[in-house]
Amino acid sequence: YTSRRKNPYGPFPLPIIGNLHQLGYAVWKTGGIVSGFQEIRKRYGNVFTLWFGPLPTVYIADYAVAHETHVKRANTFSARWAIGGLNYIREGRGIIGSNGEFWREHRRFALQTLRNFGLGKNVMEERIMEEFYYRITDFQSQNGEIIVHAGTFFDLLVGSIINKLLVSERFEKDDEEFEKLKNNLARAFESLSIIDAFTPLPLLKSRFMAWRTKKVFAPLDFVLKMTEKTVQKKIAAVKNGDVELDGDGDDFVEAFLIKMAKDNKDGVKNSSFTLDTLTIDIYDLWLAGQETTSTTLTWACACLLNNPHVVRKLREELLGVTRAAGREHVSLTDRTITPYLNATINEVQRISSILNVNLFRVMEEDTIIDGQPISSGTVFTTQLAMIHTDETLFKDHEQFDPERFIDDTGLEKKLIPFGIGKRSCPGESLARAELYLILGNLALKYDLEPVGGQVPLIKTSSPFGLMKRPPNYSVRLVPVGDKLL
Ligand code: HEM
Repeated sequence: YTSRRKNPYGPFPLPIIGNLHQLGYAVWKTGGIVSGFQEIRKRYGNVFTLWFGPLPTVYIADYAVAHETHVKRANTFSARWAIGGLNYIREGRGIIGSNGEFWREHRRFALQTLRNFGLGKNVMEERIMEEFYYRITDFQSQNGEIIVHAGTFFDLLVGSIINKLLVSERFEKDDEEFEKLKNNLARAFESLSIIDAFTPLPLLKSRFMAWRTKKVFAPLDFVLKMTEKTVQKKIAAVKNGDVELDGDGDDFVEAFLIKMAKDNKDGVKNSSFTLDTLTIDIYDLWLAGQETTSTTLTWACACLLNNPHVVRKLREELLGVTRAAGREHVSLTDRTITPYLNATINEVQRISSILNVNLFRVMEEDTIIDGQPISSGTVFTTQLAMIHTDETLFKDHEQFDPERFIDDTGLEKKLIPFGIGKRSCPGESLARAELYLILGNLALKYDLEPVGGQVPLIKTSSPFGLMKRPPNYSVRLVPVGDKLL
């Protein structure tokens, strides 16, 4: 009773199980995690507490409250909560699960390095377009016509873009290691649940939990081993002189090795930039950057297949812009003059809201949220998917309607697929560049046709998972030809 008074209002918890029974019922009744949370919100308001056993967790389901807390009082709301599954492999390293000075240094370094890729001759755009054309040609030459399994196509495309930026390597279609990597990732994402996030690390690592951790974390261990192998290969290439380190470096690993050498030269004591932390940084960037972007693109393609009129409108806008510039492809420099493409990407990110449950943070001091107390040590998160399905902001939220962002230009601010505040996504610039160039150029150059005459519904295959997985489908890309370009 005393603890309940120190945190926002919520359903009455039972000893040992807390609110698991009420949450379980709401999720079962409504058919999904996000709709289950919405059910609880209807009764308890925009900020509510749910007890996971003895642990209170607070959910922010309103944009104005998220802004007031995460932006206006950013320092109070920026610590990551990572005592459970999130730190099973990381153990306080990397960017996603770390805190304090280590987190600040590694996040700043990642942001700076990604920003450098987008400056000057824009390595980011160059590599995205190079991979886009490579992948299209690759699928075309193998099949005669371009029929792609959407998930596989975007996995390979996004995987290769991020790998090129991290270690200057691309994945190939018949690459067995990539196949294994993807299968392991899919297994991990399918079996990872909110309970794993909340089980304390010592318990997760104990033999009592071996039956569970083997299933959930062995695939992630595999991903880590592959990351280690790739990083080692790159280091060997630097050592034997095949790769020369100069300037800011050609990829993330090179930039990191340059930073390590600089810290060493400057006599920095106990620098946090070591070969061990390099591997975990790469693991984090790969894990956070691959599945999220590929999943969003697979959703995007499903939205376009369901709405051919949007493709027509996009093409009209993009033809005008590229013709005026005398170019054959959409470029990042067009972003300010393509309102319809921008609106379409916004709507894709809104309707797909790929995280059913956002990453958790922890309060480091007692404070007030939306007039209610919240105590130090309480775990909380801003539920992005709840904000994106808030009827008061996004009317008819189940409809895919890019025009909503054209009719109301202020709406874009309330769309926060990359999170909000100091822990928001550092890969946002890269992800935005990928979505813009890939979707823009697909819509400009190809008609999208469903294979087998069936258009996939915008329905998730994992309403109870942490991630909202897209439908499984194939698509035919029909070139619109030179007459239009
Ligand atoms: C469409 C694609 C993406 C989406 C929707 C997305 C979304 C998010 C969200 C919601 C968070 C959590 C923010 C919070 O704590 O509130 C996050 C964190 C993070 N993302 Fe992304 N992300 C995407 C792509 C990427 C890419 C391409 C990278 C890297 C290259 C990346 C790296 C990270 C990292 C390292 C974090 C942890 C940040 C921290 O704790 O300080 N993400 N992302």
